Amino acid sequence: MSRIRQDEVRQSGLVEGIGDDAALYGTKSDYLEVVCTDTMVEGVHFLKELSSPKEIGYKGLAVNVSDVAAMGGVPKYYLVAIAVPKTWSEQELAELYAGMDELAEPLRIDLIGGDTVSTSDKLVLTVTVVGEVKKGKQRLRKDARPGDAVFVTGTIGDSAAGLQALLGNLHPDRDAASFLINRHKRPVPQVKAGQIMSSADRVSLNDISDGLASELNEISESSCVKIVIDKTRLPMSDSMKSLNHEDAEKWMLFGGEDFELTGTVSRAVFTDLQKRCLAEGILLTEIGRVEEGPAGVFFTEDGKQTKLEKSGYNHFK
Ligand SMILES: Nc1ncnc2c1ncn2[C@@H]1O[C@H](COP(=O)(O)OP(=O)(O)O)[C@@H](O)[C@H]1O
Ligand SMILES: Cc1ncc(C[n+]2csc(CCOP(=O)(O)OP(=O)(O)O)c2C)c(N)n1
Ligand SMILES: [Mg+2]
Ligand SMILES: [Mg+2]
Ligand SMILES: [Mg+2]
Repeated sequence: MSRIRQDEVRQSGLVEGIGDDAALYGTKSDYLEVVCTDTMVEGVHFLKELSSPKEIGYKGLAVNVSDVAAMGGVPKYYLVAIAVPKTWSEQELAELYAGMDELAEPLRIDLIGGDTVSTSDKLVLTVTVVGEVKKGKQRLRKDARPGDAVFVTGTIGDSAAGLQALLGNLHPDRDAASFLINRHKRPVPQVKAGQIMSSADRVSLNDISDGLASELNEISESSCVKIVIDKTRLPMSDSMKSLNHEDAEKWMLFGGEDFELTGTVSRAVFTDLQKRCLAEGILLTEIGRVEEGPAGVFFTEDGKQTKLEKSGYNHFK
């Protein structure tokens, strides 16, 4: 435990961190607590041969911080429950925690607890993140309204292409390979963009873990609105463009693990949010519009609308 314990306290609200039966922290009355948990499983979310312990740790925390960002929240604390195969060395485990701290340190997030058990087979890493959002500023999937612009941050599809490069199914040039694989292994959770979205009166928001099509369908269903996107406007990275690959569109729509944010906001506010994102070096692209229901996501092609199915990553297929 002494190896895992941070040597500094980052959050002033922390009362007891690692060391007792449970952690204690104080809360502010004008804020809501944001809590989420996501698990990464060896063989499902990563392969031990292709990712270092540091990369596995980093991503395990990043995917959770991404969910807090997608609520408009700021992450503050995290807990780590880990089942470690006997083949893992203590050094590798320490590196996994160092990977998490690479993200936690600059974001000033404190590790406040967790659980460690051994397992005979695959590594399972469950991270829980606690954050806060000012009351009324939470960003929900159910807040899309007809007339809204649909947006996405950054570029999409890179992670899926990076995974294919990692698996040896794709052979980009060296620069593109390193960019795409990095996007897969080290997604940057969009906390700053989430904060900018949180400053507006109303924004619907979701992070992209299962794929843009899946996340937009969630917004559409939660808000009971129709979403129509323009596939030609989907933001593509230069590396993805350089591949000129026939699967690029599939990766952008259904690949997942982009950990960018997608959502909707009134047209009147979109341009201001876009400017504020740009000032922070964040690309914000309008990719479609919201219309009156029934729910469903569509794209226009050759003048007609086609349904964009919810297909994306599915753990049970
Ligand atoms: N096994 C579970 N038990 C309880 N709630 C769950 C379980 N799995 C998922 N959820 C909840 O279902 C919702 C959607 O989960 P998920 O699709 O994993 O979200 P995300 O893609 O944002 O990580 C969340 O509110 C999550 O907390
Ligand atoms: C070895 C390997 N195969 C496939 C994938 C792709 N993949 C695994 S899980 C996933 C979807 C996101 O994971 P999930 O647990 O559904 O995240 P959540 O929606 O809960 O945030 C994707 C695209 C991968 N990352 N690694
Ligand atoms: Mg989840
Ligand atoms: Mg999410
Ligand atoms: Mg998630």
